[in-house]
Amino acid sequence: MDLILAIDQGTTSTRAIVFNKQGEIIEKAQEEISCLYPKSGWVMQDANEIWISTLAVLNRILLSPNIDVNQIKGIGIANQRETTLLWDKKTGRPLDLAIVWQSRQTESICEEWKARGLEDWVKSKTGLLIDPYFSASKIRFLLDTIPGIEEKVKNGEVLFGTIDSYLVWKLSGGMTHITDVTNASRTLLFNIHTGEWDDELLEAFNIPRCILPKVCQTSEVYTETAAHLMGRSIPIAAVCGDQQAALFGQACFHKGAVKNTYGTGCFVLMNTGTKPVCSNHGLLTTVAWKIKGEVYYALEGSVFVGGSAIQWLRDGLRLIKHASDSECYANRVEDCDGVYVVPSFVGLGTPYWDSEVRGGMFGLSRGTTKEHVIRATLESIAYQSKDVILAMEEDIHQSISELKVDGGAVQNKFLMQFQSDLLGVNVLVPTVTETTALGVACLAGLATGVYRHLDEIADSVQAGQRYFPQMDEKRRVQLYEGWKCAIQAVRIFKA
Ligand SMILES: Nc1ncnc2c1ncn2[C@@H]1O[C@H](COP(=O)(O)OP(=O)(O)O)[C@@H](O)[C@H]1O
Ligand SMILES: O=P(O)(O)OC[C@H](O)CO
Repeated sequence: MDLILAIDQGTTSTRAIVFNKQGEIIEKAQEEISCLYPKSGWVMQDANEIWISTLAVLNRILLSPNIDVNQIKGIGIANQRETTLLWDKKTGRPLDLAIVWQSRQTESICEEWKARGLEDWVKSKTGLLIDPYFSASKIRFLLDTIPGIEEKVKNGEVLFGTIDSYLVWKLSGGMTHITDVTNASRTLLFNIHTGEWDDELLEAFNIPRCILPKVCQTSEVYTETAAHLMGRSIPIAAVCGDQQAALFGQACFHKGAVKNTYGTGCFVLMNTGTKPVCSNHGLLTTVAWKIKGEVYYALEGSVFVGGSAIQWLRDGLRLIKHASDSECYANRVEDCDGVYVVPSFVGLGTPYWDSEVRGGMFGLSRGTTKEHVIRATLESIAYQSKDVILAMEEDIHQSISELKVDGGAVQNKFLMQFQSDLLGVNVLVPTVTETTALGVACLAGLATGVYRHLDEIADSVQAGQRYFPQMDEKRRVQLYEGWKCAIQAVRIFKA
């Protein structure tokens, strides 16, 4: 039996999942990882913890009686994107904490770049906006703040990577420093038209080329794992940003196909085919994948706080013990009784791109209960996704008739029904909701000969639960108008 191992390194957890050729899960291991919030708006992670969690899940897989390591044909790595790390080339040790994609700590660097009038020029090359979300300002921040870094860079001792690069480096025993086009396209340093690092951008942002990884395709054998890690060397055969991997895992292979992933954030991606499409409504143009020399592009809307709003209910407000408890509380009340929660804890992404806002809670009365707050927080995930989908519809001049969904929070039936009600479209959950892992496993399967054609992969993606809209139009409009007022309010109130 041919097996493929996927590593899905997300913001909330690291997973290792083994699939068979039919896309069925044979074994799975997962470890939650922590985020650090040293200052308001800052979000950081310890790359050592990420690596240790990766080793832990791999070990659990190897110890499983269901797994014969000799059957694993290849490994695919999907990762939280943009999260930025510098490490020491000799020792492999991180030179500082990793700056997580959600972090706003590089706001002033971005303001300075915007003041130089670079925005349109940068967008034309990268498909992105100048925003702390992307890696370039995070690299600049690390180069500006790590003591003695300039000398180390001059001596060729420093490497930059997003989490994919770091994991490939560690898994290959420090032999291979690569990334793929999907991850490169999130750095603000990559020209999506030429498919290469852009020297003019590197010069404008003052980032040395020598620290960057080699950019590869999304599906190809780059290297092998060091033999001691898993008992034998296994080809690393795919690397893909997690949101693009989910697009692939939903079999959105054709122009116009759309999905929304509800993880730490929410990310709506539409396949736009082999030509990049430029947005006028705050969406990003990004690389969907590069396979056998052919590049596909996507339009993307990014919501910075999705499932992490539920973690805030759990860890910040301590209103629930487990993320899944939120569903039961939400169902205990008929509605939010006019309460809106806007969880813009790290600014707002698509379509607002406002990094200075903070979160807000509105419409409170003496009768407001914990249940209302929990329900309003869940609903905020659906409202933010609707904001993004409306922007996408305006860009493509057509409506999205159904929504494929995946990610940790799709287990929440209340949220999925509310999303369907709010959009007025069917919401489709696949049978295997580990879509990101499935996507990157399929990409690795293509590179190792497990699959020959995309059709074989499409067959393994089965529709599972469907949600149908049940809310009347008047109520849908009324609720969404309330949300827009709440958004306006957080944008007016700036601490
Ligand atoms: N039943 C649930 N209801 C609401 N949110 C949930 C539920 N289960 C998980 N989540 C949220 O989903 C997120 C984890 O999803 P996941 O896809 O694993 O994220 P990531 O890929 O970012 O690590 C967490 O932020 C968690 O709060
Ligand atoms: O951790 P996730 O799954 O929400 O994904 C994070 C994104 O890749 C950030 O761009």
